[in-house]
Amino acid sequence: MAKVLVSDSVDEAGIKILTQVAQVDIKTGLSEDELTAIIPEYDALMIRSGTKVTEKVIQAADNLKIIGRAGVGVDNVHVPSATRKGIVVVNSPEGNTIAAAEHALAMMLSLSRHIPDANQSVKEGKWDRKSYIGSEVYKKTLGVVGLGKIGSHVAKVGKAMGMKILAYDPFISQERANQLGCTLVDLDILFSESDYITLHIPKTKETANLINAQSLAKMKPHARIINCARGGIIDEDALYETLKEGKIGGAALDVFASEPLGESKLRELGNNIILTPHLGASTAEAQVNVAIDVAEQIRDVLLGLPARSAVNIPGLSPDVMEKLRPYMRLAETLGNLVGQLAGDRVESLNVKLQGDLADNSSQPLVTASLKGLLSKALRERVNYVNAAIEAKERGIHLVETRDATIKDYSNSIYLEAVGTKGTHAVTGALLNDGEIRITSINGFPVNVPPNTYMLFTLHRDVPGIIGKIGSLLGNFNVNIASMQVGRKIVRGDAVMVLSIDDPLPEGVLPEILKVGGVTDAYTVSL
Ligand SMILES: NC(=O)c1ccc[n+]([C@@H]2O[C@H](COP(=O)([O-])OP(=O)(O)OC[C@H]3O[C@@H](n4cnc5c(N)ncnc54)[C@H](O)[C@@H]3O)[C@@H](O)[C@H]2O)c1
Ligand SMILES: O=C(O)CC[C@@H](O)C(=O)O
Repeated sequence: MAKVLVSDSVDEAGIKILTQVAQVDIKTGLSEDELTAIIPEYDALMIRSGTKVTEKVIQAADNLKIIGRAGVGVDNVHVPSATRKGIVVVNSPEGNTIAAAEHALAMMLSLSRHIPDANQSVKEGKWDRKSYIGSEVYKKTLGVVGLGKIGSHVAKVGKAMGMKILAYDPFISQERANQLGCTLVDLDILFSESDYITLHIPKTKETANLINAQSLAKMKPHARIINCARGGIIDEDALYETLKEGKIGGAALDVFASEPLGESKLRELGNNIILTPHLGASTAEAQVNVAIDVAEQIRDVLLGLPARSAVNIPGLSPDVMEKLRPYMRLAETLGNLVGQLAGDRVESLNVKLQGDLADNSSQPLVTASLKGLLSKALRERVNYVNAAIEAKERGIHLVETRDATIKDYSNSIYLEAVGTKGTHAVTGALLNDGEIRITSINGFPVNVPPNTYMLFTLHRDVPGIIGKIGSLLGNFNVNIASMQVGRKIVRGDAVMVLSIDDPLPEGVLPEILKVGGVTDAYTVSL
């Protein structure tokens, strides 16, 4: 039975799903060394933001197939190492959207009405109403940095509260901003014109310290900034100085450059800062949503099915997946075949998607072809996650072409590879019943199903040659299951495709090559 390690606290609803298919161990609070020591035992790892899945952990994870992040941000997972190792990384892109958006809005209202401090003062026995005069958000300007799922919800609610919404997101269309009633502006304008600024962008190389002393200096003196996205997007030292000098109205932070927040000058600030311990996703509803979402994906991957929200392989809608699944098998089989024909050190692969496959949704077929091509060298180490990266690292030049006009079969795939045995090309298609057919070899038309053991010869189309090869195989006790010859012109060059019941015994291939008229011979196992 597969084994799943759950190393952060996740909702029971997720655990229940995992136990349908696996032994589930819950071990939280592990150090990097402790996690590294036990990870080789596990097929899947389920985490929240607490566990750091470092390169070292991934290096040791010899059986791991999937890392499931019960939440959005995967910045606590070393995704490039996971990809290289063929480990799928999945998240729950929407399960906590509302929770995080509502936390940002709660922070905004808490700042505007001094709720944390007023609460504290009442609990201390005071009845001080003068110190906590607030300000309304109605008719104020809210600047939303990142108009994705969370930012959009914040914008909608802000709009409903009567706020004017400015947004900065270089990857969002004007049309989407219009739909949300937001004005798209550049970051400088957003900072200088907003009364409240809220961040909803991922932490990346580009966004690290995006908000720094210069941006903070552009804010209005009473303006407030909220970060419920990721620590490290705001330069904490610059924020501390800005708040200490009273240059802006306040800040509310749910996330920090280093978590858990250790000793920090931010804790020393007064009532112009609100700090929460990364609670954005901490609602009962969100925790159930993300746990179910990620557990279902782990279950599916352990059962050999695709994951719907993989961050390191292209996400496919169920409809597209349904259409492509049989063709993935075809592409992989053809990749494997052309790889074996082309020999070692394949230097290029040309993938041509033909007929109805010639649209962009068929991109995963290119990955499947590469996976098939590399399977001889890498065996089970290559998968849909790392095939492209492995091919690139091996210097395989990939050419993708699409031709909707080729309709010999309504959908077909043509692969051409160049390796130590020269240039070879194969085409394949699916029959109506979903059966794979190899429909050409090196341009010679054939119509054969793939077989575990196959023999291909290139020869002159002259009388007697097929008989000679047949009796030679008989002498070596090789049983022929089927045989087909493909030729373009009578008595020209031809290809013979034989399906055989067992692997070709050693020494047969050189004998076949000695038969007069045979120019080349290949044995392949699919
Ligand atoms: N505090 C929490 O507990 C909590 C909970 C959930 C999500 N989050 C964090 O919130 C953030 C947003 O999540 P989401 O689900 O809305 O993600 P999303 O992918 O839907 O949206 C992110 C948006 O940021 C934009 N963006 C990317 N780079 C940008 C840049 N350099 N400048 C401006 N915009 C940029 C993208 O175009 C996208 O529209 C993530 O960092 C996520 O990890 C935090
Ligand atoms: O796991 C959590 O509680 C935080 C999740 C949140 O930061 C996210 O990116 O989804």
